[in-house]
Amino acid sequence: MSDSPLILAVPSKGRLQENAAAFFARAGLVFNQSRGALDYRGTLSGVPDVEVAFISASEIVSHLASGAAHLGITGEDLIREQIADADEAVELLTPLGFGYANVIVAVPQAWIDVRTMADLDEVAADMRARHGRKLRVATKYVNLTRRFFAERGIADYRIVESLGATEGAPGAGSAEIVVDITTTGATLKANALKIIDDGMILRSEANLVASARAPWNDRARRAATTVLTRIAAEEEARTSREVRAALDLSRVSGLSALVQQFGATLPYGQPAGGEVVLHCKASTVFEIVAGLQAIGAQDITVRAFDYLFRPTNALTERLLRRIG
Ligand SMILES: Nc1ncnc2c1ncn2[C@@H]1O[C@H](COP(=O)(O)OP(=O)(O)OP(=O)(O)O)[C@@H](O)[C@H]1O
Ligand SMILES: O=P(O)(O)OC[C@H]1O[C@H](OP(=O)(O)OP(=O)(O)O)[C@H](O)[C@@H]1O
Ligand SMILES: [Mg+2]
Repeated sequence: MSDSPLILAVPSKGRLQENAAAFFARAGLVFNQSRGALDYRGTLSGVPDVEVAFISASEIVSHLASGAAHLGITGEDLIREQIADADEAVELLTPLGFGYANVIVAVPQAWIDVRTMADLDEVAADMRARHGRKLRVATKYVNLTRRFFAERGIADYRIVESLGATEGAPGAGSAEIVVDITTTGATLKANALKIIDDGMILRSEANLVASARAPWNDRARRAATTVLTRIAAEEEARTSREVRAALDLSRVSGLSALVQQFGATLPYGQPAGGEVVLHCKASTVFEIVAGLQAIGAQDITVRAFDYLFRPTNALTERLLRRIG
Protein backbone atom coordinates (compact mmCIF):
# COMPACT_ATOMS: atom_id res chain seq x y z
CA MET A 1 0.00 0.00 0.00
CA SER A 2 2.74 2.45 0.91
CA ASP A 3 4.12 2.39 -2.61
CA SER A 4 1.03 1.57 -4.66
CA PRO A 5 0.87 3.28 -8.09
CA LEU A 6 -1.35 6.17 -9.08
CA ILE A 7 -4.78 4.90 -10.14
CA LEU A 8 -6.20 7.05 -12.96
CA ALA A 9 -9.88 6.30 -13.72
CA VAL A 10 -10.98 6.99 -17.28
CA PRO A 11 -14.49 6.61 -18.80
CA SER A 12 -14.63 3.34 -20.72
CA LYS A 13 -17.94 3.95 -22.49
CA GLY A 14 -20.76 6.40 -22.99
CA ARG A 15 -20.74 10.12 -23.67
CA LEU A 16 -17.48 10.97 -21.97
CA GLN A 17 -15.23 8.24 -23.37
CA GLU A 18 -14.12 9.77 -26.66
CA ASN A 19 -13.68 13.27 -25.31
CA ALA A 20 -11.71 12.01 -22.32
CA ALA A 21 -9.35 9.98 -24.50
CA ALA A 22 -8.84 12.99 -26.80
CA PHE A 23 -8.20 15.20 -23.77
CA PHE A 24 -5.40 12.92 -22.49
CA ALA A 25 -3.96 12.50 -26.00
CA ARG A 26 -3.62 16.28 -26.36
CA ALA A 27 -1.56 16.26 -23.18
CA GLY A 28 0.71 13.60 -24.67
CA LEU A 29 -0.80 10.91 -22.43
CA VAL A 30 -1.45 7.77 -24.46
CA PHE A 31 -3.10 4.68 -23.02
CA ASN A 32 -1.78 1.15 -23.44
CA GLN A 33 -4.60 -1.32 -23.14
CA SER A 34 -2.70 -4.55 -23.28
CA ARG A 35 -5.46 -7.11 -23.75
CA GLY A 36 -7.80 -5.43 -26.23
CA ALA A 37 -10.50 -2.82 -25.94
CA LEU A 38 -12.51 -4.56 -23.23
CA ASP A 39 -9.60 -4.73 -20.82
CA TYR A 40 -10.29 -3.00 -17.54
CA ARG A 41 -6.71 -1.95 -16.75
CA GLY A 42 -3.97 -0.22 -18.71
CA THR A 43 -0.86 1.95 -18.42
CA LEU A 44 0.33 5.31 -19.77
CA SER A 45 3.07 5.21 -22.42
CA GLY A 46 6.28 6.58 -21.00
CA VAL A 47 4.80 7.53 -17.61
CA PRO A 48 5.76 5.01 -14.93
CA ASP A 49 3.79 4.33 -11.75
CA VAL A 50 0.36 4.88 -13.28
CA GLU A 51 -2.37 2.26 -13.54
CA VAL A 52 -5.29 3.27 -15.73
CA ALA A 53 -8.74 1.90 -14.78
CA PHE A 54 -11.25 1.92 -17.64
CA ILE A 55 -14.67 2.06 -15.97
CA SER A 56 -18.02 3.85 -16.37
CA ALA A 57 -18.48 7.50 -15.40
CA SER A 58 -20.59 6.43 -12.46
CA GLU A 59 -18.10 3.82 -11.19
CA ILE A 60 -15.38 6.47 -11.41
CA VAL A 61 -17.31 8.48 -8.83
CA SER A 62 -17.49 5.50 -6.44
CA HIS A 63 -13.77 4.86 -6.83
CA LEU A 64 -12.91 8.50 -6.14
CA ALA A 65 -15.22 8.59 -3.11
CA SER A 66 -13.72 5.45 -1.57
CA GLY A 67 -10.14 6.27 -2.49
CA ALA A 68 -9.81 3.29 -4.85
CA ALA A 69 -8.78 5.80 -7.57
CA HIS A 70 -6.56 8.87 -7.12
CA LEU A 71 -7.61 10.83 -10.20
CA GLY A 72 -10.54 10.49 -12.58
CA ILE A 73 -12.65 12.13 -15.24
CA THR A 74 -16.38 12.18 -14.65
CA GLY A 75 -19.47 14.41 -14.71
CA GLU A 76 -20.14 16.83 -11.86
CA ASP A 77 -23.76 15.66 -11.88
CA LEU A 78 -22.65 12.19 -10.83
CA ILE A 79 -20.27 13.56 -8.19
CA ARG A 80 -23.01 15.66 -6.56
CA GLU A 81 -25.55 12.85 -6.80
CA GLN A 82 -23.45 9.96 -5.57
CA ILE A 83 -21.26 11.52 -2.87
CA ALA A 84 -23.09 12.97 0.12
CA ASP A 85 -19.98 14.77 1.41
CA ALA A 86 -18.52 15.60 -2.01
CA ASP A 87 -16.53 18.60 -0.82
CA GLU A 88 -14.75 16.50 1.80
CA ALA A 89 -14.25 13.42 -0.37
CA VAL A 90 -13.00 14.92 -3.62
CA GLU A 91 -11.45 18.00 -5.21
CA LEU A 92 -12.70 19.17 -8.60
CA LEU A 93 -9.34 20.14 -10.14
CA THR A 94 -10.70 21.69 -13.32
CA PRO A 95 -13.74 21.65 -15.61
CA LEU A 96 -12.87 20.18 -19.00
CA GLY A 97 -15.12 21.92 -21.51
CA PHE A 98 -17.01 18.83 -22.60
CA GLY A 99 -19.77 16.58 -21.28
CA TYR A 100 -22.08 19.54 -20.75
CA ALA A 101 -25.45 18.51 -19.33
CA ASN A 102 -28.05 20.26 -17.19
CA VAL A 103 -29.94 18.45 -14.47
CA ILE A 104 -33.47 19.87 -14.71
CA VAL A 105 -37.07 19.45 -13.54
CA ALA A 106 -39.46 18.78 -16.46
CA VAL A 107 -43.24 18.45 -16.63
CA PRO A 108 -45.68 17.58 -19.44
CA GLN A 109 -46.06 20.38 -22.01
CA ALA A 110 -49.80 19.95 -21.54
CA TRP A 111 -49.52 21.48 -18.06
CA ILE A 112 -49.78 24.98 -19.50
CA ASP A 113 -50.35 26.69 -16.14
CA VAL A 114 -47.30 25.11 -14.53
CA ARG A 115 -44.21 27.22 -15.15
CA THR A 116 -42.40 27.51 -11.83
CA MET A 117 -41.47 25.37 -8.85
CA ALA A 118 -44.13 27.29 -6.87
CA ASP A 119 -46.75 26.21 -9.44
CA LEU A 120 -45.49 22.66 -9.08
CA ASP A 121 -45.87 22.88 -5.30
CA GLU A 122 -49.54 23.82 -5.81
CA VAL A 123 -50.11 20.92 -8.18
CA ALA A 124 -48.55 18.54 -5.65
CA ALA A 125 -50.67 19.88 -2.77
CA ASP A 126 -53.75 19.69 -4.95
CA MET A 127 -53.13 16.08 -5.96
CA ARG A 128 -52.62 15.16 -2.33
CA ALA A 129 -55.80 16.96 -1.18
CA ARG A 130 -58.12 15.85 -3.98
CA HIS A 131 -56.92 12.36 -4.78
CA GLY A 132 -54.88 11.40 -1.72
CA ARG A 133 -51.94 10.64 -4.02
CA LYS A 134 -48.46 12.08 -4.12
CA LEU A 135 -46.92 13.63 -7.20
CA ARG A 136 -44.52 11.05 -8.67
CA VAL A 137 -41.09 12.19 -9.86
CA ALA A 138 -39.17 9.76 -12.08
CA THR A 139 -35.39 10.13 -11.78
CA LYS A 140 -32.04 8.49 -11.24
CA TYR A 141 -30.88 11.69 -9.49
CA VAL A 142 -32.61 10.80 -6.22
CA ASN A 143 -30.35 12.80 -3.92
CA LEU A 144 -30.15 15.91 -6.10
CA THR A 145 -33.94 15.84 -6.42
CA ARG A 146 -34.55 15.50 -2.65
CA ARG A 147 -32.14 18.32 -1.88
CA PHE A 148 -33.56 20.66 -4.52
CA PHE A 149 -37.21 20.01 -3.64
CA ALA A 150 -36.49 20.41 0.09
CA GLU A 151 -34.74 23.73 -0.53
CA ARG A 152 -37.90 24.91 -2.26
CA GLY A 153 -40.19 23.63 0.47
CA ILE A 154 -41.82 20.97 -1.69
CA ALA A 155 -42.64 17.87 0.32
CA ASP A 156 -45.77 16.33 -1.24
CA TYR A 157 -44.06 14.09 -3.76
CA ARG A 158 -42.67 10.60 -4.15
CA ILE A 159 -39.62 9.50 -6.12
CA VAL A 160 -39.96 6.70 -8.63
CA GLU A 161 -36.42 5.52 -9.21
CA SER A 162 -35.62 5.20 -12.88
CA LEU A 163 -32.73 3.34 -14.41
CA GLY A 164 -33.10 4.53 -18.00
CA ALA A 165 -35.50 6.17 -20.46
CA THR A 166 -36.63 8.42 -17.61
CA GLU A 167 -38.34 10.89 -19.94
CA GLY A 168 -40.74 8.14 -21.01
CA ALA A 169 -42.19 7.77 -17.51
CA PRO A 170 -44.97 10.40 -17.77
CA GLY A 171 -46.08 8.98 -21.13
CA ALA A 172 -46.06 5.48 -19.71
CA GLY A 173 -48.02 6.59 -16.65
CA SER A 174 -45.42 5.58 -14.09
CA ALA A 175 -44.78 9.19 -12.94
CA GLU A 176 -46.16 12.67 -13.53
CA ILE A 177 -42.87 14.57 -13.87
CA VAL A 178 -39.13 13.89 -14.27
CA VAL A 179 -35.72 15.07 -13.11
CA ASP A 180 -33.03 14.20 -15.65
CA ILE A 181 -30.09 15.55 -17.60
CA THR A 182 -30.53 17.30 -20.89
CA THR A 183 -28.05 18.59 -23.42
CA THR A 184 -29.82 19.35 -26.70
CA GLY A 185 -33.37 19.09 -25.35
CA ALA A 186 -34.29 16.59 -28.08
CA THR A 187 -35.31 13.84 -25.67
CA LEU A 188 -37.54 16.16 -23.65
CA LYS A 189 -39.17 17.41 -26.84
CA ALA A 190 -39.73 13.89 -28.16
CA ASN A 191 -41.54 13.08 -24.93
CA ALA A 192 -43.63 16.29 -24.90
CA LEU A 193 -41.98 17.59 -21.75
CA LYS A 194 -40.89 21.15 -20.86
CA ILE A 195 -38.36 22.49 -18.37
CA ILE A 196 -39.65 24.38 -15.34
CA ASP A 197 -38.43 28.02 -15.49
CA ASP A 198 -36.62 27.91 -12.15
CA GLY A 199 -36.07 24.16 -12.35
CA MET A 200 -32.34 24.16 -13.11
CA ILE A 201 -30.80 21.91 -10.44
CA LEU A 202 -27.22 21.79 -11.70
CA ARG A 203 -25.18 22.84 -14.72
CA SER A 204 -22.75 19.99 -15.17
CA GLU A 205 -19.69 19.29 -17.27
CA ALA A 206 -16.91 16.75 -17.18
CA ASN A 207 -14.24 17.49 -14.57
CA LEU A 208 -10.79 16.26 -13.70
CA VAL A 209 -11.31 15.11 -10.11
CA ALA A 210 -8.91 14.08 -7.33
CA SER A 211 -9.78 11.82 -4.43
CA ALA A 212 -8.96 13.12 -0.97
CA ARG A 213 -9.16 9.58 0.41
CA ALA A 214 -6.79 7.73 -1.93
CA PRO A 215 -3.40 6.60 -0.60
CA TRP A 216 -1.31 9.58 -1.66
CA ASN A 217 2.11 8.02 -1.10
CA ASP A 218 5.24 9.52 -2.69
CA ARG A 219 5.03 7.31 -5.73
CA ALA A 220 1.42 8.32 -6.45
CA ARG A 221 2.21 11.99 -5.84
CA ARG A 222 5.12 11.97 -8.23
CA ALA A 223 3.09 10.25 -10.93
CA ALA A 224 0.16 12.64 -10.43
CA THR A 225 2.52 15.60 -10.70
CA THR A 226 3.83 14.28 -14.03
CA VAL A 227 0.32 13.79 -15.39
CA LEU A 228 -1.01 17.15 -14.15
CA THR A 229 2.08 19.01 -15.33
CA ARG A 230 1.54 17.75 -18.87
CA ILE A 231 -2.15 18.58 -18.81
CA ALA A 232 -1.37 22.08 -17.52
CA ALA A 233 1.40 22.56 -20.12
CA GLU A 234 -1.01 21.73 -22.93
CA GLU A 235 -3.64 24.11 -21.59
CA GLU A 236 -1.06 26.86 -21.03
CA ALA A 237 0.19 26.38 -24.61
CA ARG A 238 -3.29 26.61 -26.03
CA THR A 239 -3.91 29.97 -24.39
CA SER A 240 -0.45 31.46 -24.92
CA ARG A 241 1.65 32.79 -27.84
CA GLU A 242 5.27 33.63 -28.40
CA VAL A 243 6.05 36.97 -30.05
CA ARG A 244 9.52 37.62 -31.47
CA ALA A 245 10.80 40.81 -32.98
CA ALA A 246 13.88 42.77 -33.87
CA LEU A 247 14.03 45.81 -31.59
CA ASP A 248 16.55 48.61 -31.35
CA LEU A 249 18.03 48.34 -27.85
CA SER A 250 17.43 52.07 -27.25
CA ARG A 251 13.68 51.35 -27.26
CA VAL A 252 13.72 48.79 -24.46
CA SER A 253 11.93 51.05 -21.95
CA GLY A 254 8.89 51.08 -24.25
CA LEU A 255 9.03 47.30 -24.24
CA SER A 256 8.87 47.08 -20.43
CA ALA A 257 5.75 49.24 -20.42
CA LEU A 258 4.14 47.01 -23.03
CA VAL A 259 5.00 43.83 -21.16
CA GLN A 260 3.46 45.25 -18.02
CA GLN A 261 0.36 46.59 -19.68
CA PHE A 262 -0.62 43.20 -21.10
CA GLY A 263 0.70 40.93 -18.36
CA ALA A 264 3.21 39.40 -20.80
CA THR A 265 6.58 37.98 -19.80
CA LEU A 266 10.16 38.03 -21.10
CA PRO A 267 10.91 34.38 -20.23
CA TYR A 268 14.47 34.51 -21.53
CA GLY A 269 15.30 37.87 -20.00
CA GLN A 270 15.83 41.38 -21.35
CA PRO A 271 16.49 41.55 -25.08
CA ALA A 272 20.11 41.20 -26.07
CA GLY A 273 21.51 41.75 -29.54
CA GLY A 274 18.27 43.37 -30.67
CA GLU A 275 16.06 40.26 -30.44
CA VAL A 276 12.95 40.27 -28.23
CA VAL A 277 11.13 37.07 -27.20
CA LEU A 278 7.99 37.49 -25.17
CA HIS A 279 5.13 35.22 -24.07
CA CYS A 280 1.61 36.53 -23.82
CA LYS A 281 -2.05 35.52 -23.65
CA ALA A 282 -3.33 34.56 -27.09
CA SER A 283 -6.12 37.09 -26.67
CA THR A 284 -3.66 40.02 -26.38
CA VAL A 285 -1.36 39.10 -29.25
CA PHE A 286 -2.47 41.69 -31.82
CA GLU A 287 -2.46 44.54 -29.34
CA ILE A 288 1.08 43.59 -28.39
CA VAL A 289 2.11 43.44 -32.04
CA ALA A 290 0.69 46.93 -32.55
CA GLY A 291 2.51 48.13 -29.43
CA LEU A 292 5.78 46.66 -30.70
CA GLN A 293 5.32 48.32 -34.07
CA ALA A 294 4.71 51.61 -32.31
CA ILE A 295 8.16 51.40 -30.68
CA GLY A 296 9.81 50.56 -33.98
CA ALA A 297 10.02 46.76 -33.78
CA GLN A 298 10.46 44.92 -37.06
CA ASP A 299 10.06 41.42 -38.46
CA ILE A 300 7.55 40.46 -35.77
CA THR A 301 6.55 36.78 -35.68
CA VAL A 302 3.84 35.07 -33.63
CA ARG A 303 3.93 31.38 -32.78
CA ALA A 304 1.76 28.86 -30.97
CA PHE A 305 3.22 26.02 -28.91
CA ASP A 306 2.36 22.37 -28.34
CA TYR A 307 3.33 22.59 -24.66
CA LEU A 308 4.37 25.39 -22.35
CA PHE A 309 5.89 24.15 -19.09
CA ARG A 310 5.88 26.89 -16.47
CA PRO A 311 7.75 26.61 -13.18
CA THR A 312 4.47 25.81 -11.41
CA ASN A 313 0.92 25.10 -12.52
CA ALA A 314 -2.51 25.60 -11.01
CA LEU A 315 -3.52 21.92 -11.25
CA THR A 316 -0.58 20.51 -9.32
CA GLU A 317 -0.78 23.33 -6.79
CA ARG A 318 -4.46 22.69 -6.24
CA LEU A 319 -3.89 18.97 -5.71
CA LEU A 320 -0.97 19.44 -3.32
CA ARG A 321 -2.84 22.08 -1.35
CA ARG A 322 -5.68 19.60 -0.92
CA ILE A 323 -3.78 16.44 -0.04
CA GLY A 324 -1.20 18.28 2.05
N1 LIG B 1 -26.65 14.29 -23.34
C1 LIG B 1 -26.11 13.64 -22.32
N2 LIG B 1 -26.73 12.61 -21.81
C2 LIG B 1 -26.21 11.91 -20.80
N3 LIG B 1 -25.07 12.20 -20.19
C3 LIG B 1 -24.39 13.24 -20.63
C4 LIG B 1 -24.86 13.99 -21.72
N4 LIG B 1 -23.97 14.91 -21.94
C5 LIG B 1 -23.02 14.75 -21.04
N5 LIG B 1 -23.25 13.75 -20.21
C6 LIG B 1 -22.41 13.34 -19.08
O1 LIG B 1 -21.96 12.00 -19.22
C7 LIG B 1 -22.19 11.30 -18.01
C8 LIG B 1 -22.29 9.84 -18.30
O2 LIG B 1 -23.41 9.59 -19.08
P1 LIG B 1 -23.51 8.31 -19.96
O3 LIG B 1 -24.92 8.18 -20.37
O4 LIG B 1 -22.45 8.36 -20.99
O5 LIG B 1 -23.10 7.22 -18.90
P2 LIG B 1 -23.00 5.74 -19.12
O6 LIG B 1 -21.65 5.34 -18.61
O7 LIG B 1 -23.38 5.42 -20.51
O8 LIG B 1 -24.07 5.21 -18.11
P3 LIG B 1 -25.53 4.77 -18.46
O9 LIG B 1 -25.36 3.55 -19.32
O10 LIG B 1 -26.11 4.51 -17.12
O11 LIG B 1 -26.19 5.91 -19.18
C9 LIG B 1 -23.42 11.97 -17.45
O12 LIG B 1 -23.60 11.73 -16.10
C10 LIG B 1 -23.11 13.42 -17.74
O13 LIG B 1 -22.21 13.91 -16.78
O1 LIG C 1 -31.12 16.52 -24.19
P1 LIG C 1 -30.60 15.38 -25.03
O2 LIG C 1 -29.48 15.81 -25.92
O3 LIG C 1 -31.69 14.70 -25.78
O4 LIG C 1 -29.90 14.30 -24.06
C1 LIG C 1 -30.52 13.86 -22.87
C2 LIG C 1 -30.67 12.37 -22.83
O5 LIG C 1 -29.41 11.70 -22.91
C3 LIG C 1 -29.24 10.85 -21.77
O6 LIG C 1 -29.65 9.57 -21.99
P2 LIG C 1 -28.70 8.45 -22.62
O7 LIG C 1 -28.72 8.53 -24.10
O8 LIG C 1 -27.36 8.52 -21.99
O9 LIG C 1 -29.45 7.14 -22.21
P3 LIG C 1 -29.68 6.60 -20.74
O10 LIG C 1 -30.97 7.19 -20.30
O11 LIG C 1 -29.75 5.12 -20.92
O12 LIG C 1 -28.51 7.04 -19.91
C4 LIG C 1 -30.13 11.50 -20.72
O13 LIG C 1 -30.51 10.57 -19.71
C5 LIG C 1 -31.29 12.01 -21.50
O14 LIG C 1 -32.24 11.00 -21.70
MG1 LIG D 1 -26.62 7.55 -20.30
